[in-house]
Amino acid sequence: MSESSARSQMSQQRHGSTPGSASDTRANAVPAFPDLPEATIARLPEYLRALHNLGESGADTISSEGLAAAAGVNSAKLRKDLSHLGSYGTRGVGYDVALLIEQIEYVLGLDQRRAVCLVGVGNLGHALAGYDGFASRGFKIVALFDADPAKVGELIHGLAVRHIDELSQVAVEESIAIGVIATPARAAQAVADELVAAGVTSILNFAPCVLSVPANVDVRKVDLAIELQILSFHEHRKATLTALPGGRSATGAENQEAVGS
Ligand SMILES: NC(=O)c1ccc[n+]([C@@H]2O[C@H](COP(=O)([O-])OP(=O)(O)OC[C@H]3O[C@@H](n4cnc5c(N)ncnc54)[C@H](O)[C@@H]3O)[C@@H](O)[C@H]2O)c1
Repeated sequence: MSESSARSQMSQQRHGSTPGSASDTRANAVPAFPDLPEATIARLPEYLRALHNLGESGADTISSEGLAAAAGVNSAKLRKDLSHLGSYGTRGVGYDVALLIEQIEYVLGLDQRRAVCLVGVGNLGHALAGYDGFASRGFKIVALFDADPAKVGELIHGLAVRHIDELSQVAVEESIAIGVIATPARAAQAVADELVAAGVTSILNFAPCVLSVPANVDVRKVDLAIELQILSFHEHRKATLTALPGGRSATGAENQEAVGS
């Protein structure tokens, strides 16, 4: 698809003349890109961040190699990912930065601001509640909850902590789409159940445990300890390879693959 027809398709989708537009009801809405691979979805935010940086530095177009380097992935993988969006760039020119930002934001649903609540306002919750990066990327924390009566009423960046018992009422009032769990692991499943009962269908879980949720609920887990364990594996592997006769070490190509996979 050419850049101009991609632009026209996006315009049609936004103005409601194709399935998946804002005028569709939830029941008959068809996702714009139903077959997008999960690995591609996971890389789109990386491309978006790189594109915003390029746009801010004044670039109007970018080659696939340039964008791949800025996003830290390999360029063949990037071209394949973007082809799923119908974006192929223009030979000799590259990708239109502004258009590609618009396309990726559309696919990720970032053209709507999504209300987020945070449950568990301890050490981690305080840091997350104060993180400016959510708002600048289209997410607004609209409510903070905790079970500790001593924390209820505390003001964090202008938002008062509410008791967890208010969750179901506030979730409806604020149209909360995403719940962030930052409670101890022992409380996380009960909190997830309360979020689900309140109609929240996306959960970001920081607690180190596996959550059981209905099929229509998406859960993403963030665990820095797991990331450190993966890095520990690579350290172990490098040390083992270096100790082998001939002292082979990990190559740049292997490292690139690890980042872009
Ligand atoms: N994912 C990561 O990389 C990462 C990093 C640090 C901590 N953590 C995890 O994040 C969680 C929070 O860590 P922390 O250091 O902030 O702990 P913390 O003890 O300082 O804070 C936890 C908060 O949750 C509240 N809470 C407990 N039960 C609750 C419930 N049922 N409903 C609502 N609130 C409840 C507590 O009152 C407290 O304010 C832990 O599970 C920890 O293991 C994850």
